[in-house]
Amino acid sequence: MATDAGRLTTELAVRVRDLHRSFNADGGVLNGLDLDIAAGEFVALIGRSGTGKSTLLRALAGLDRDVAGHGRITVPEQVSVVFQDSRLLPWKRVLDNVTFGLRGSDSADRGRQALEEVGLAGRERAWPYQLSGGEQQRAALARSLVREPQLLLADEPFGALDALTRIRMHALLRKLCEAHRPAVLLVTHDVDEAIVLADRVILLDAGVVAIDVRVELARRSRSDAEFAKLRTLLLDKLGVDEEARR
Ligand SMILES: Nc1ncnc2c1ncn2[C@@H]1O[C@H](COP(=O)(O)OP(=O)(O)OP(=O)(O)O)[C@@H](O)[C@H]1O
Repeated sequence: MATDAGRLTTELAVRVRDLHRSFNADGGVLNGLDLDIAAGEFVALIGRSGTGKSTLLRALAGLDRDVAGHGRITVPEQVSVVFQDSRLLPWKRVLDNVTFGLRGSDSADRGRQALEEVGLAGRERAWPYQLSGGEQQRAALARSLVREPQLLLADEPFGALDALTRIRMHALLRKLCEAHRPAVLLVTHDVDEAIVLADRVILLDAGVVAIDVRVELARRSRSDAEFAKLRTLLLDKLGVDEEARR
């Protein structure tokens, strides 16, 4: 974090202090977690299954009412969430899904523009079932970004997509983030996806941040030596053995 004579110069989008969360008496899922995300910063969150990634995301999204009193969480006013499934309303057309709950006489125009940005121009009147999985996630991104969130929370948004569609979605998400500059917290199981997309990768273990690395790669290419180094560091910590790394 940039500091100037001890003064915080970077505006924060997320500030979490000493966050605890448990679901039973066996022990905590989150155990005193601290996390800062700067405005406009793209953070990928990885960790073994069951380490509390979704629990943290739900807490930040305000979806976990019981987390109150278990730590301090500060998030911006405008927060959008995307999940692995698009959660489009099946009885509403694509444009109406994107503008659902928006106020203002220009909401349809804003919705159309968002659909154009995600490559769905011309599909405004389609029903969700008429879209492919990738297109549904594009619509979900449009629905999130039309609200101009200061924070975008994404829980495995590309987890159900095929490899080629994922690569296209990576390019799209980076483009959208460069245009709109929300802070992003992206939960992913895919270490390569984390390195390709994020400014910073955080690895959660035992309910706290175990690794917090900045991604400083000029080219985000898998053939880059720095890419390989970072990948090895993260896979080692995740306990993925050599054989499984191809
Ligand atoms: N509402 C709940 N009630 C009871 N236990 C829960 C609840 N939500 C999460 N848990 C438990 O908390 C732990 C962490 O779950 P969480 O979904 O946050 O993990 P995760 O890191 O996102 O896992 P995955 O990578 O598999 O999605 C798990 O053991 C899970 O069973």
